[in-house]
Amino acid sequence: MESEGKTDRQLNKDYSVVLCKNFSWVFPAVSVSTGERMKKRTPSVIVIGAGMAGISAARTLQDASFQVVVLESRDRIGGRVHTDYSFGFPVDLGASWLHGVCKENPLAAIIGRLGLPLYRTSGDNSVLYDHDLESYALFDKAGNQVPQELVTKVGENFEHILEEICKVRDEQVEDMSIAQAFSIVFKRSPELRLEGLAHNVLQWYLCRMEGWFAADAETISAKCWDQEELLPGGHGLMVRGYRPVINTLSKGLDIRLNHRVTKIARRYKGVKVTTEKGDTFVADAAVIALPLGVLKSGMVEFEPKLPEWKQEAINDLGVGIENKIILNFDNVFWPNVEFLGVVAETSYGCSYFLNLHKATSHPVLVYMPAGQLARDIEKMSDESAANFAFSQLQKILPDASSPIHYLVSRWGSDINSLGSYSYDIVNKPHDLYERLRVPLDNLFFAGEATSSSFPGSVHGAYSTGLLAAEDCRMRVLERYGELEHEIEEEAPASVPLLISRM
Ligand SMILES: Cc1cc2nc3c(=O)[nH]c(=O)nc-3n(C[C@H](O)[C@H](O)[C@H](O)COP(=O)(O)OP(=O)(O)OC[C@H]3O[C@@H](n4cnc5c(N)ncnc54)[C@H](O)[C@@H]3O)c2cc1C
Repeated sequence: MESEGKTDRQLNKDYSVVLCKNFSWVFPAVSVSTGERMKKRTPSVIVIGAGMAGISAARTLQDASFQVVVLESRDRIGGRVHTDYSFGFPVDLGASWLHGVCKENPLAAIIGRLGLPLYRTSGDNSVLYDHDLESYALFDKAGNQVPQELVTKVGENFEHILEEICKVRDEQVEDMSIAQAFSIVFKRSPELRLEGLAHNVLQWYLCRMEGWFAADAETISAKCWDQEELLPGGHGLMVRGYRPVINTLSKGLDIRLNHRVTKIARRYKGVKVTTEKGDTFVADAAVIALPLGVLKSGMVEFEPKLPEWKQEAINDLGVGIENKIILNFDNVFWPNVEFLGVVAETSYGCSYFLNLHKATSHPVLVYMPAGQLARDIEKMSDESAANFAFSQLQKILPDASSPIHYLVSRWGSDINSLGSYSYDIVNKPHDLYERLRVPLDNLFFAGEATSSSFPGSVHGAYSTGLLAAEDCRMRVLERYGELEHEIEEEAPASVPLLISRM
């Protein structure tokens, strides 16, 4: 391995010297012969990105006796897991649900061990609904509540349309968007097309589907939309936020905040990583746990360039946008349901609010725009965005009192994420996620977009971190000889997941 023009031998000789002047980190040398040194020295890894995937990879490798340093561009860890405490209680601006509340969920053991309560919003394992139907209250733009029987009936109609979409796509070789598939189904079965208020409710269902993928129906692949694997157990909200999970996993790791990586150079036996400020880090291998949006942007240079098949996977996977506008009120003045929604003529005009009061007892509503609407809202100032969300609420409840505080996320324009999570776009194969995960020599890829089973999820990101760490451990061992310690397996937690529902 070389660094700053030095060979391994030179590096070991003047180890104390190379720690100065921009050369921030290197594996420690030991005073034994070269042959023995290659066997006994501690393998080193640079993990890029301190989101769930990076932290899980770093944790695993450090526990396996690797020397690990994590480089993170932000001034905080967690990435798209971001619990804010400025209201005096935890609120998640990024992920907030555990999808698949069951012991098979790789995060269950940690959540259970920490005794973190979950509030189950749906017992159903649906890809589309993380809420049970009875927990919705929908309103039209004049503030009239939509009768619950109509909500249920249109929900059944929507399911029927989705079944027909599956038939249509199986007949066609070419892929199409969900929006196109809807049109074909309506032509074939005009009775599924609805009118008036029922049509608006149907648009609201479509709006929820778009929220799941953080993208508009015009871009979502009809062939791949349901390829995600579902874990059993339904969907549970992290009542105290996701942050404790990240904190626990990151304990004792060497994480360098404010270290934005700009270049990753792959060498015969090692990796050299350069940051925006010009610091250089050298190690045996690197785990790249950057968001797909960042890889797409080209802000990180690879030397040599990524092979075409890898670059294609980056280009051809979609990154959607979903945001959260969190409104904190003095008191609760809204109906005691988990979800409030406004129905409209188009899915773009529909909106929905998560009622956090149900799960946390705090007077908070979370407005969640996705796709084009989220993109448009990101162009507004925080104040205008909060006013926009409040104006949607006033359509339902004209006498609503103004929020006392608000928080606005901007995942689509943040250069540390450039999007909320990945999804399958039209005409691209689902195996792109796997392609993105395939290692290149001593570069290992992790992150939600490298998980074909659970893309766009925290547990998906966590699993890819574990996979990348294991690949890395095996590959580095092959090249550099035996490790000093074996990985210790952790006993599975016997603590049950705590669920409540009010
Ligand atoms: C609004 C929203 C709601 C969501 N809701 C849920 C949910 O309820 N349940 C669920 O399971 N999932 C949800 N998700 C998805 C989930 O948050 C992500 O899938 C997961 O957190 C991604 O983890 P990651 O480690 O792959 O990426 P990230 O968390 O994005 O981590 C990547 C890290 O890399 C850092 N980075 C970026 N550029 C650089 C650079 N150049 N150099 C160094 N570091 C860099 C970033 O700052 C970040 O810390 C949601 C996401 C969003 C945005």
